[in-house]
Amino acid sequence: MCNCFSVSDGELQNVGLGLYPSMSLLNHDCRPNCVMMFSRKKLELRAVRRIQQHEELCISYTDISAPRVERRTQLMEQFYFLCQCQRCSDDQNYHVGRGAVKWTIIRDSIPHLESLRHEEKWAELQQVCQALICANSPAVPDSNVYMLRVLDSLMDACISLSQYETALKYGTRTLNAYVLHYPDPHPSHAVELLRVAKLQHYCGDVEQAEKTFTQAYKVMKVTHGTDHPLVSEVCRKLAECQAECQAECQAECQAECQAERL
Ligand SMILES: C[S@@+](CC[C@H](N)C(=O)[O-])C[C@H]1O[C@@H](n2cnc3c(N)ncnc32)[C@H](O)[C@@H]1O
Repeated sequence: MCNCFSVSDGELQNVGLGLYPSMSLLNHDCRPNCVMMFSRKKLELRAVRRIQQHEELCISYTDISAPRVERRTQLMEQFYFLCQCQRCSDDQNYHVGRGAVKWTIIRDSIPHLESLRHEEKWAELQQVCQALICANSPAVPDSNVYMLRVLDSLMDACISLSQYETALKYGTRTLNAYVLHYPDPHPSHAVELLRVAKLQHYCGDVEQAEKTFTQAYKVMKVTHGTDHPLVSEVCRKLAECQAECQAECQAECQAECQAERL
């Protein structure tokens, strides 16, 4: 690592760090303190946690939810280095958990799921995912990273097949796992919360949708920034939910008053 960026002007917290002269000079870390995000036509570097003066700014070149062996293999193959970041040194096996025999079956089926998704064979993807979940859950927990990928693929398939209630059932199961695999604010977590919140709203659970949109907003204002179009969408949906909840509340009050008068 010859070049690196660091913060030279005090601590930064949850701010857009702006456009660096050359973002391609940023090094990798499996628990990065920054993310890169397109906001309209601008590529922004955003801090995802407090950064101390002179601390190096890092992004992740790989999917941080992947287990260490996968991350390291990809980094070696694509960027020719063995990652020795703090996280790689003290990684726990929480990505996969126990029940190795079971989860390896799921892991080995991921490339097939990805090709079905790529070819938009939604009915087949749904069938394969449901069979995998039926055969392996709860022995393999939802927090297992491969189970999480199956749940996500199944949610995609159900949405594409317009089966929104079923999509919500599986989407809800992913949320705790996202918190585990993305301990800092992360764009993937933000988008997952938004997807689940939209499903909750569509399926009529307005109160829960309001909570999930709020969670999405909290993550997204860090990862995307308040000027980002997706954040405007979350704010719009949140306002819709709040108005619907208020209207529902008023209707209930009116009904109660009427009942008392009778
Ligand atoms: C996009 S460049 C990053 C900037 C590079 N450090 C430089 O000085 O030009 C990617 C290369 O930086 C090196 N690199 C980035 N992160 C690293 C890390 N965590 N450990 C070791 N080498 C790393 C690898 O050689 C990788 O192929």
